[in-house]
Amino acid sequence: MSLKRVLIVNKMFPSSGLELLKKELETTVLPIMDYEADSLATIKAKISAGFDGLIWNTKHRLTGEILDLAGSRLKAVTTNASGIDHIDTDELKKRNLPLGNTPSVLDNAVADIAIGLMIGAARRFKEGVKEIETGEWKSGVQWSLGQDIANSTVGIVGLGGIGQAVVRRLKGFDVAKFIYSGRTDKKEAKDLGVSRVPFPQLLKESDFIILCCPLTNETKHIINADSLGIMKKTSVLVNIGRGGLVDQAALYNALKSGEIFAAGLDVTTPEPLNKDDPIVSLPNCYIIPHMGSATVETRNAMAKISAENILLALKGKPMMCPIPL
Ligand SMILES: O=CC(=O)O
Repeated sequence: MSLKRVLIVNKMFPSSGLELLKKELETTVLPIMDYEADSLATIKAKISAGFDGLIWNTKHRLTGEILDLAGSRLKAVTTNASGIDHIDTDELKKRNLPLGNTPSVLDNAVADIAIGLMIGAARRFKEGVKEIETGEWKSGVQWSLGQDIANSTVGIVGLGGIGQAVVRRLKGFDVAKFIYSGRTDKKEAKDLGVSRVPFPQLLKESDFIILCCPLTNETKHIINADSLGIMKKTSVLVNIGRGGLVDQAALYNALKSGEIFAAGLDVTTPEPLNKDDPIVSLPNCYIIPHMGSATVETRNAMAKISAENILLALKGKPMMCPIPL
């Protein structure tokens, strides 16, 4: 009997997951990266060859058109990511296709990056590094004064696994008060010492705002001209969720005019961000290229879950990390 077939979209899929898949399935790794101009066309051309499982390890949107190209042989789909905002879940549901993702195992790595961005933005790393690189170190002047984390109020937007890991890390930083906003009360909040407040209150009171929520219709542009207008002039915004949580043009204006102090971004719109994008030129916007989960251990753990999601679903069992559709 011939083996079932799985298509892995992205040539960098870690071998930890690939080896698991190879034990039971015929694997095809598409040799593409998202930033290559013809990557989407390559996916569309290849997917119609007939696969039982699909590991969608790309930021391209998984649409009804692509699922049609995949045809009725396809029985299981997983992202190799925690976020599912690039998946047209209605189209999967219509076709009765199960979807999995790789949550939780990346919480610590992403939370580390949030802390890095907080410090980097609040303490003006970008300007400092530039001085070194250009040989213009202005020793002794006061240009570099930043904002303290000690005695601050930290507002977490979305107290899920990542938001909780951020709070746990900040416990050693002498933060005065932790608050969070979100759709529901989180049972972990009490033990962590975080109080739930309405979003406008979080905007008004926080010295640091950390966006840790998924991108949905409700959270799109949750940070916009109005919300930036409520924030403190000294506040620092950190985004480790998705670029679409922020109206980037409004953020540019707020940073340029000094309406807020600084921002640290792991995620932007679009990705990759063009080096000529106006926001890149701002000294108070510290941007890194979506590296939240980028550690060896974390990416290996994610790939193993992706592999298990597909292996289980192709045996008719529930995925290790299923998304209810
Ligand atoms: O951004 C990373 C992820 O969603 O896994």
